[in-house]
Amino acid sequence: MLKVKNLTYLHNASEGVKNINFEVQPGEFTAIIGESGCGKSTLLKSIFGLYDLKEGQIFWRKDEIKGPKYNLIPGYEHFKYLAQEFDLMPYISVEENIKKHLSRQFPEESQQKTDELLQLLELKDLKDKMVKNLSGGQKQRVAIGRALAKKPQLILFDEPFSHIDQFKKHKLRREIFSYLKKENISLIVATHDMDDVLGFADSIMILKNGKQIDYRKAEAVYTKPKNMYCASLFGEVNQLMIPEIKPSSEKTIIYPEEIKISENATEEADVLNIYFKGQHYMIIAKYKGEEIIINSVEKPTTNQIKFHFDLEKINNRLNYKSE
Ligand SMILES: Nc1ncnc2c1ncn2[C@@H]1O[C@H](COP(=O)(O)OP(=O)(O)OP(=O)(O)O)[C@@H](O)[C@H]1O
Repeated sequence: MLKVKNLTYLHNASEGVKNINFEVQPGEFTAIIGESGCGKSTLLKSIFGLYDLKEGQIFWRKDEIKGPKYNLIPGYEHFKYLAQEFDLMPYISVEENIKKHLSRQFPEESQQKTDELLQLLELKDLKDKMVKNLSGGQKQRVAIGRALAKKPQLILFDEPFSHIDQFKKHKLRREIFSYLKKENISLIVATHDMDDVLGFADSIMILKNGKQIDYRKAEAVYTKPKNMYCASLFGEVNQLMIPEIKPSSEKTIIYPEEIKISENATEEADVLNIYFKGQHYMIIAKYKGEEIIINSVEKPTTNQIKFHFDLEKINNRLNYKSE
């Protein structure tokens, strides 16, 4: 189990990560999200042992993970860190890049593991190609293969699918994440892509300016976001005064799918823009002087729409209790 206690690492007077606390169980998947520059990569690198902490401690089981001051080769042996800039061996083949990290003493097992990873990452047809001649997305898949070759106990992924096209990404992501679960490998992933998070992450940590803003079970973080910053990380969101929900002047966070267009509704808004999003239309409308965002399966046919807030859905969400 990983235990991060009060971790603080600063690159300079203010930039870095401050007072981070969390735990990751074997096989658990934690996502670290937040705006660009909030400290996600710094946190991953600190956990891997690439930095000497200013304060705090990191433990994997009974081992304390220390920085470069204490280690000849920085990086903890049971972890794998997949950086944004994956460093592969450019002049050897895809297959050799993966196999290089496996034991030469057991060539049969090494070959079997390499074949398994080439299959998982859809790299079989590229196995003999020199890495320098691969595309960015192909290199990223080789880097994932290399990280998984010698089974780590914890893997730290920094934007693992950022170079991989949409066409391959969805299936690949499902397969890699189920492979990690099956092998009971813990995962911490830093990402901007909510498809890496929702549906896969057990827990989510939200960072802002290097500080831990939220850390709860994934469903709780989405269902009861702490503030607009947290909610906005999952997509477009509204913040509106709805007296039926909160009688005070306090605003409520409303997801666009919690507003329903209907002929018989009493609320009215003027349509400003409609965006076709495939499964639904995203409608930007003016309501009581403010812009609101509504997701609707039906495309509005008039410039003025009638709608209601789905109070039952919103109340259910706000009354959500995590286990
Ligand atoms: N080696 C460094 N020296 C000085 N400042 C740094 C260094 N690395 C990162 N920083 C700064 O620390 C802050 C956090 O950077 P970090 O790379 O951890 O953010 P991030 O959340 O991973 O960003 P992104 O999502 O854009 O990858 C940023 O303000 C960045 O400019």
